[in-house]
Amino acid sequence: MTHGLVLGKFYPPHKGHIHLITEAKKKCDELTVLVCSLQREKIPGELRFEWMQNLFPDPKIHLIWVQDENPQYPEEDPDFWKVWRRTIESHTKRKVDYLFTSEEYGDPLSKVLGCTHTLIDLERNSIPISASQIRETPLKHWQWIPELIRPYFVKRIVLTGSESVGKTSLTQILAKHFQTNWIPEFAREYLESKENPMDESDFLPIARGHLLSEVEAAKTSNGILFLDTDLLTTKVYLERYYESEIPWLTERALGLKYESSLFLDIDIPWIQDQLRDLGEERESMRTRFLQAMKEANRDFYWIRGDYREREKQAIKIVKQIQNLPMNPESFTKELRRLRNFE
Ligand SMILES: NC(=O)c1ccc[n+]([C@@H]2O[C@H](COP(=O)([O-])OP(=O)(O)OC[C@H]3O[C@@H](n4cnc5c(N)ncnc54)[C@H](O)[C@@H]3O)[C@@H](O)[C@H]2O)c1
Repeated sequence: MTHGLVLGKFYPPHKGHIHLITEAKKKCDELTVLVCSLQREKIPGELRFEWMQNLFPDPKIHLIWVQDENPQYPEEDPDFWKVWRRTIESHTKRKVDYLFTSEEYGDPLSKVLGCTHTLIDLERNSIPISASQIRETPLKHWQWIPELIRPYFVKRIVLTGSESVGKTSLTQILAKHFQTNWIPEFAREYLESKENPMDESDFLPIARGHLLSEVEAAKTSNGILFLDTDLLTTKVYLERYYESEIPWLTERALGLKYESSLFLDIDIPWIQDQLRDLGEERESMRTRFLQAMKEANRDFYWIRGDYREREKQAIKIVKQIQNLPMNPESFTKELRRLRNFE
């Protein structure tokens, strides 16, 4: 029975890692994969380990989370190789026969472990990607991010503002321009299909429906997800119509984080439709929205001018957002809890 070893940070796991592990598994009976994380890293080790468990459910692949705060390069510590041997031996149940890497350090490491080194793809020709490239500009390297972890890297852009400022049409235009998906305002869909007039009890199902559609849409997004409003808007309307609040909603309206918000101003004509009734309150509604943004501690971009001008401004902003690095906030336990649909 041959025993192979792969070690990595998987910060984050990508398709190159999947290639390495798949190839390694073909060459041995049992494979141990050590997921090594450090406290200071921006994606928590616990989450990386959970992702790896989901990516490799094979019972012959043993995943082990290593939290030793070891030196990272030989020049950092004269005992570097001894330290790593100790870590590896204390986290593997059996003697390692083969070490699989795509690294030059595979040779010296296999020597101290007393095993054979099998180099898989030093030049990374098969899957030309590194984890640092993904951290730097995830959207540019979307194809190499495993599908199940993509939602964590999606850049969510919310369009906010009072009634009749062009949110829905701008959201659709942006989604089309950037060839990605968007979610409509759930309240509209919900209320249009309701026979009786809206009442206070509608707000919780609206909020839950909106969040659920955000979570679902992030799974198939190609990197940017446009949201026609979010729970902050639901919170503002609940206050305006009923002077009321729902703790579940408030916690998420204020706690959920988005890559960016576009705040649409009221400098275009108000258009009546069957769900709108606040045409006389445009100024005061804008003030309520601005207060809510402040309360939620959200930065935003103003979007003003006629429809064409709004479109131009928004596209320019989104192009900048596309090139941003990963956002460490997306990986916090708190955000995962708020987005988790129990
Ligand atoms: N630098 C050294 O000399 C050295 C020596 C021993 C241990 N370590 C430690 O080992 C741990 C893991 O190291 P890491 O930085 O290599 O982890 P990593 O997550 O970057 O990579 C894990 C493995 O996947 C391989 N890989 C990455 N991209 C690939 C691709 N596109 N195609 C095929 N294979 C690909 C890597 O070569 C490596 O073998 C770290 O904590 C590190 O400090 C480092």
